[in-house]
Amino acid sequence: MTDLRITEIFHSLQGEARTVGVPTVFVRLTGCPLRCQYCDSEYAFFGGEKKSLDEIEALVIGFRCSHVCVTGGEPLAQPNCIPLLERLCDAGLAVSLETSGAMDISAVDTRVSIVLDLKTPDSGERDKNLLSNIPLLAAKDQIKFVICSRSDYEWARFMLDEQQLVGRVGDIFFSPSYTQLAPAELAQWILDDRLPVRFQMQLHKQLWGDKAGV
Ligand SMILES: C[S@@+](CC[C@H](N)C(=O)[O-])C[C@H]1O[C@@H](n2cnc3c(N)ncnc32)[C@H](O)[C@@H]1O
Ligand SMILES: Nc1nc2[nH]cc(C(=O)O)c2c(=O)[nH]1
Ligand code: SF4
Ligand SMILES: [Mg+2]
Repeated sequence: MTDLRITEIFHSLQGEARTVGVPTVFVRLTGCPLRCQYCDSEYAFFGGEKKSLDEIEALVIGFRCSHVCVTGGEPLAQPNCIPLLERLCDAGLAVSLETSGAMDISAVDTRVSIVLDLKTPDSGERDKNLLSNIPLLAAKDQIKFVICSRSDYEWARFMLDEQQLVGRVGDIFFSPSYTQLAPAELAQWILDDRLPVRFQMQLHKQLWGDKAGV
């Protein structure tokens, strides 16, 4: 009943968002209703193994690590993601959730730091953004834009203003789509425009390349 379909559980350095560099356990849930053209986790679209909440909690705790990141696939596409997040918080862990923002976040435990990825036009999935999620975000949460091109950058800059994102969440990240946009170009645009955002590159790919389990 309280099973989830899991692609992988592994221990690594957090490669994205606020706690980058911090040792973290990753729980990658299987399945995603989106198909972002750049997705680096397509291996999580299908397959996986069913595990109970008890099993997942025991595996996570076994790593003896204070931080856990629930990701996917799209974790919120499995309804049992909600009790899983609550369990991990109750276990005293610092919990973050990577989500596309295409699913309603209102039932997510308030102790979780939500990393909401607002899908850009070049992702191919902009129409899936559920903008009703934005007013539900708070200082504990984070917003990410994965930028593929100059036009994506201009769209993200427009969204900062239109959706009044600055001040709504603790951190806003602009991250280049891996191999699709030269990181230094994005860095320069942010500097030129004096944007109040954090530039970020995926640390784990710099360390270990583009592969599963890291
Ligand atoms: C694999 S997704 C899983 C969580 C959720 N489905 C989402 O999209 O946020 C985790 C994060 O990796 C980012 N990502 C995936 N492929 C990427 C790439 N090629 N370059 C940069 N970020 C990427 C996604 O945009 C998302 O922010
Ligand atoms: N090291 C590492 N950090 C990450 N942060 C978010 C990830 C994700 O795939 O959601 C991720 C990942 O796949 N690996
Ligand atoms: S929403 Fe996340 S997991 Fe799904 S295709 Fe996009 S990047 Fe990949
Ligand atoms: Mg990843």
